[in-house]
Amino acid sequence: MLVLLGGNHTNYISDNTTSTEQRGGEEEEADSSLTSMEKDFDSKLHLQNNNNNNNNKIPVRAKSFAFRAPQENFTINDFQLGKIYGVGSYSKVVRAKKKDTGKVYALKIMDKKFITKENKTSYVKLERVVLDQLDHPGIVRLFFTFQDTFSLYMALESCEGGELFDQITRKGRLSEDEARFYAAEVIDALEYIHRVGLIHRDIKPENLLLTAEGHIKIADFGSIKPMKDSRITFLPSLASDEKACTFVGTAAYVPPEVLNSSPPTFGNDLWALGCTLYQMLSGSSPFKDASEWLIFQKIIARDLRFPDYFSEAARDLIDKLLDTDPSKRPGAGPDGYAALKKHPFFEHIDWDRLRMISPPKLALDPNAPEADDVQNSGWNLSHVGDGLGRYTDASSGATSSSDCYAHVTRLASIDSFDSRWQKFLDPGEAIVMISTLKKVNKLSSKKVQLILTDKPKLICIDPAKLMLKGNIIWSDNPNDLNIQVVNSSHFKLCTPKKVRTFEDAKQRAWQWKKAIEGLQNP
Ligand SMILES: Nc1ncnc2c1ncn2[C@@H]1O[C@H](COP(=O)(O)OP(=O)(O)OP(=O)(O)O)[C@@H](O)[C@H]1O
Repeated sequence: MLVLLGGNHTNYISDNTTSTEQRGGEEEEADSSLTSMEKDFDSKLHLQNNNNNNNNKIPVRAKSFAFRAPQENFTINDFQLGKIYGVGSYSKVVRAKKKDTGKVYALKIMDKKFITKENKTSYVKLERVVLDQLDHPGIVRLFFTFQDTFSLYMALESCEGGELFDQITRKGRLSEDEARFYAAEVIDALEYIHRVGLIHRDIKPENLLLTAEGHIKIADFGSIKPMKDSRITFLPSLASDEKACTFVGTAAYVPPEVLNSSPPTFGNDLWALGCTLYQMLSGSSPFKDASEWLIFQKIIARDLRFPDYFSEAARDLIDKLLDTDPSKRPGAGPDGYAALKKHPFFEHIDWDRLRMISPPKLALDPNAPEADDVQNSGWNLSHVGDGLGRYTDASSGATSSSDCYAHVTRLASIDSFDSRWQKFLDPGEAIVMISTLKKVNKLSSKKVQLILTDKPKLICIDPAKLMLKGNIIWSDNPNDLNIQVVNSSHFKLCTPKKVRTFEDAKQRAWQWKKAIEGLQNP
């Protein structure tokens, strides 16, 4: 997720250098943020008309309200933890089976101290409050929350089919029938989201999850923006939260009007839908380049090219969704979603029976650990929970240089907004490029975080354990450090003693080459 804003980072820097006692205070702040929010909600608002307020399942803004997903007194020991589904910028999501009921959830685990330090409290609260009120088969459901001294937990509907992004990567690209099905399910859920007065603001293949059968569920509601007449109930402090005014999203899917600081509209999500459909059909996003800045230039210039194999209908739909005027995008005009649904690309889609249609066959990951396989998931209980140790200590070893952090914010790719990596840097050292990659060995592959800094330094981190896995000895001499691009998603780092092969699902192999060679020949 991309968040471009000024002040918060400066605040963060001073947080980063606080004493242990002060940090204890922050923990309490995070601790109280959700608890007080829930208490606030419960005390200010009473359960009213909860059974009969939504015939068509659209929440009605009511004076009285209570959380549908309760805050439980569970502990992490009530769950059997399985594989890690993914790591977000401020959370880990793990498959968790409730021991007494056998029910499986995707448990989103957030470190309180980290959330406070990173100013992510508003994201967490927003996601909690919004997910609680949304009720649509195409949206990930929140069942309950709980917390302990160190962590906040959200028990989400488990999407065992993984991300749409992985389907695109594994299949190379999707057929028009496959893309049509997924796009239709996204549109169905997006129509609901817009009808209740929310803009998602981070629609992309990574946030479109799949059930075990292969149906779409939209996830990640930390960036949503409520419109004035939203039917979702917000706490006053949330509705006017400063985050609502910040620039959020992901570089490649950001519409031009957002780059021009126009206020958010539903059209923002329709642009991102157009980019996502393009990516499904071609294997990569329509606006790509070596840096975010260059991507933004392409978006502003609407530098859009279609591969020959796109059908006329697909080309026309994407072209219309990527209209520079957000109000002209189908779905944003006066006849609402009808314009989008009746586009020739969706000619044979039965919109009323979408969820009854058999989804495309999922391409499975041959290296994936078994769902309940804790051993090979990189997970262990010492990562979470009261008295069990911490999985994140963003403060330890973190640089104290405010210049450094500002520098990181400017230079690095989106991931480096995450200060977990700061502890691997020296004071004043800045990240130039960072990606979650697969390090491919002969018989297996392992997820690593590859970080290139301006020192220059190239290191591999285990992103689950937050441990240094390797330091690739830097040399300006290409005979001693050489990067060979195999294709857009694979590259080799060659040193005299070792050749390491990496797979970048986001196809940034050429970007890695450019970044490394740029530092070898400044
Ligand atoms: N309900 C779920 N079921 C299965 N996997 C999930 C679920 N929710 C999230 N995930 C996986 O966990 C990963 C991390 O999710 P999370 O919501 O913490 O962050 P994110 O949306 O990826 O990142 P960010 O917070 O940086 O936007 C996701 O990319 C996704 O692959």
